[in-house]
Order: sequence, then structure tokens, then C-alpha cells
Amino acid sequence: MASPSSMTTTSSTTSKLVFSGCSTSSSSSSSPRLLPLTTATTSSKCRAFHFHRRFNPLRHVHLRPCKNPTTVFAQTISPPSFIAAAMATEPSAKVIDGKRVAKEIREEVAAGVSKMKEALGVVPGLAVILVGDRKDSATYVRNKKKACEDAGIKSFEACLPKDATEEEVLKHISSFNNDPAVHGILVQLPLPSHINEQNVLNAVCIEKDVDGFHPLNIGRLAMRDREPLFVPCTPKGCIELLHRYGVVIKGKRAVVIGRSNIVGMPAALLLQREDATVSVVHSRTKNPEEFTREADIIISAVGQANMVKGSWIKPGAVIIDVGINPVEDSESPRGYRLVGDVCYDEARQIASAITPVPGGVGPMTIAMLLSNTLTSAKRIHNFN
Ligand SMILES: NC(=O)C1=CN([C@@H]2O[C@H](COP(=O)(O)OP(=O)(O)OC[C@H]3O[C@@H](n4cnc5c(N)ncnc54)[C@H](OP(=O)(O)O)[C@@H]3O)[C@@H](O)[C@H]2O)C=CC1
Ligand SMILES: Nc1nc(=O)c2c([nH]1)NC[C@@H]1CN(c3ccc(C(=O)N[C@@H](CCC(=O)O)C(=O)O)cc3)C=[N+]21
Repeated sequence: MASPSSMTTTSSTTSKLVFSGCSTSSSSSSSPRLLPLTTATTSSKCRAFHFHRRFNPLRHVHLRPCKNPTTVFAQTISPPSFIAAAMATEPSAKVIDGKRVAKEIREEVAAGVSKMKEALGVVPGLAVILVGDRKDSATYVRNKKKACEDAGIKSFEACLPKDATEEEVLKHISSFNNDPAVHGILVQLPLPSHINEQNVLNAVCIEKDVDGFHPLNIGRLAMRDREPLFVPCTPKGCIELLHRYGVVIKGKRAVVIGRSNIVGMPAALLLQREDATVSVVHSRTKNPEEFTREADIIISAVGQANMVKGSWIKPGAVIIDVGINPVEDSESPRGYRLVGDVCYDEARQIASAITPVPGGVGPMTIAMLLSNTLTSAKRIHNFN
């Protein structure tokens, strides 16, 4: 049985279970067709506790041992039992429960907010700028606002019409930059096409850049021995999930699918900072599956439903699925449901651990935003 932590296929006679087709339903009962080819040998290492350092933006804010540290033993899975298990199509991967971890983090943030309020009478504040009327953006902003309320963080909002000018957006940023009650500023992306995203992101002062999208923060993330003030929330959430589930990153082969400024690129930089050896796959990569099949850890941030098939995955790999893709579903009240970039049903049978969509990385993005906002308020007020 694959273990979620630190499991790596080491054998050169690696087993390949080739899946054909992909069910788009995460709860579907349809079984993927499995074609066992060779054998698998897996090895795992003992793990120690991880401790998260205070005020290091690459870590979560609180000094605490990670949850669920796992001690895994070296093990060899003999071909017959491994293949038999897979042929029975029993999902063997551990489900990485982002919703649960995000709730824990939000509670930790709420406790930190109360402490700060009690000691200094200061309440952390997060300002969100929303331009236009995209439904998905409005939903995220509403969810962020609710999460702020729950954590005791004060919400500020500027909702501008879709034909708002760049100058108007910049004026709001400047006003939030100068407002001492605001400790974090987020400009919801994407912006309407007539607004220059670079100009807007450059205008957010780096001390309040809780999204971590300012070029100075990204630049520092890319440089050795330099520390960004903030790390982008989604990639930070991915790494936090790996830490909290005791997945060893150091020395592992990681593949990031996607190279966007907000997810793929910073995710690759973070994995590299954690001493993984990282490959980045993008739309111009030929035969992406040749890269992913070698990966111990895959982070997929593409935006294409079910692109990553079971056959792309090395047995025992850990899969972080960032993609959020609506697919038509007449049975769902909304008429659609959300799926990731990865064929979940196939991947569950071959990976050792996987994040679901929804309930995986998405909730972590919001939790990290709250955590970054608290970190910002603490840093500005010099409060530990
Ligand atoms: N869970 C969460 O909290 C969040 C989820 N998301 C979701 O993550 C996904 C990615 O978002 P984002 O990074 O903003 O998207 P972008 O569209 O900005 O980037 C997509 C990336 O995927 C690459 N790509 C596109 N098609 C392929 C392909 N066929 N094979 C390999 N790579 C491909 C692109 O390559 P190229 O560079 O060559 O164009 C690009 O680098 C979306 O589904 C989005 O909704 C995003 C943010 C947060
Ligand atoms: N400046 C900026 N910062 C962002 O971080 C940012 C952004 N712009 N633009 C859009 C993307 C997308 N994004 C998500 C956040 C939470 C969920 C989330 O919570 N998703 C739920 C599902 C929600 C639902 O059911 O609709 C889940 O995956 O479980 C998803 C996506 C942040 N983004």
C-alpha cells in the first residue's frame, strides 16, 4: 500500500500502470482500464518533525510541529500484490484534505489576531480591489471577506466598474498604501484588458503586498540568500500542505505544470528553495508525460480539466492539483461542478497522496492570505 510520505519509486524496473481514458467524475464508479507492464520497488525514509519559524514568510507564522508526521519504513511492494491492488481499482492514495488544514490555519490566525488586538488594540486589515463583474472573481472576493470576518480581520473593499480607468485603480491603491488600518492589499486578477497589470501590481507597496505579486517580492523569492516579505498564497498553500502531510521535498524530483506568475513560476521557485530538483512543463513542452513520469511530486496549475492522466504519474508520487475547471453537470444545482487538472479517479490509484478539487488547494489559498495579512500587521507594528 502506498504511503503518502516520502515514498519514491527507485527501481529501474519501475512498474507502469498505463491507464487509458479518464473519468471526468471525481465520484464516478467507472473504472479506468489498467494495463500492468512491469514491477515497482518503493522506498521510504523516516521523517522528523518539521518546525515552522516565526516571521519567515516561506513558512507558516506559528512555531509548531507539523501535523501528521509520518514514520515510513523501507518497503518493497512485490509485483503481484501491487498489481493486484491496482487491478482491484481500490483507491490507495491518501487524500490531502486542504479544507481541514485551511480551517486549522484560519483558527491559528484568529488566535493571533485576538492576541494582537488584546496587546496593542490593533486589528489587522485587508483591502481587496475588484474591477469588473466577473462572477468567479466576485465569488472569491466574497469568500475572502467572509474568511476575514471569521478570523477577526477587518475587510476593506473597492469595487470598481469594468470600465474603470487604470488611474482610478492606482488612486485606490495609493489610498490603501497610505491607510494605517490596512496591512494587506490584494488586487483581484485578472484585470480588464485595458488596464496594465504590471503598473497596478508595481503600485502596491511591498510591505502590504500580501499576494506576493510585486516584482521585488518575486525577485527576492528567486534569489539565493534573499527573503521576500510575502510569498504568493497559492504556491505557499501547496508547500504548506506538503509540510503538514510530512512529504519530504528535499532531494526529490518535482515537476510543476504551468509557469504563470501567480502559481506555476513561484511554486517552482519554492520547491527549489526546499531543495527539490524542479522541472517546469508548459504549453510548448513536447511530451510532458515524459517529465511527469519521473516526478516524486507534481504540482499542476494549468486550467485544463483532467489533462494529467494516470499514465503520466509515477507510482507513489504526491500530486498537488491547483487547477480549478468548471465542467458541465446537469445534476449539480449550479449546472456545473469543479474538477482539477488531474484525472482524480485514475490518480488516486497510482499516487500515494493527492489533493481533491474542490477542497484541496483552493481553501489553502484563502488561509494563506489571512496568514500573510496577520504577518504583515505584526511586522508593521513590530509585534511578535
Ligand atoms: N486553487 C487555487 O487557489 C487557485 C487555482 N487556480 C487555477 O489554477 C489554474 C492555473 O491558473 P493560472 O496559473 O492563473 O493560469 P494561467 O492561464 O495564467 O497559466 C496556465 C499555465 O499552464 C500552461 N499550459 C496551458 N496549457 C498547457 C498544456 N496543454 N500543457 C502544459 N502546460 C499548459 C501555460 O503555458 P504557457 O506559459 O506556455 O502559456 C501557463 O504557463 C487555473 O485552473 C486556475 O483557475 C489559480 C489560482 C489559485
Ligand atoms: N490577486 C489575486 N490573488 C489570488 O489568489 C487569486 C486571484 N487574484 N484571482 C483568481 C485566483 C483564483 N483563486 C482562488 C482562491 C480560492 C479558491 C477556492 O477556495 N476554491 C474552492 C472552491 C470554491 C467554489 O466552490 O467555487 C475549492 O477549491 O475548494 C479558488 C481559487 C485565487 N486567485
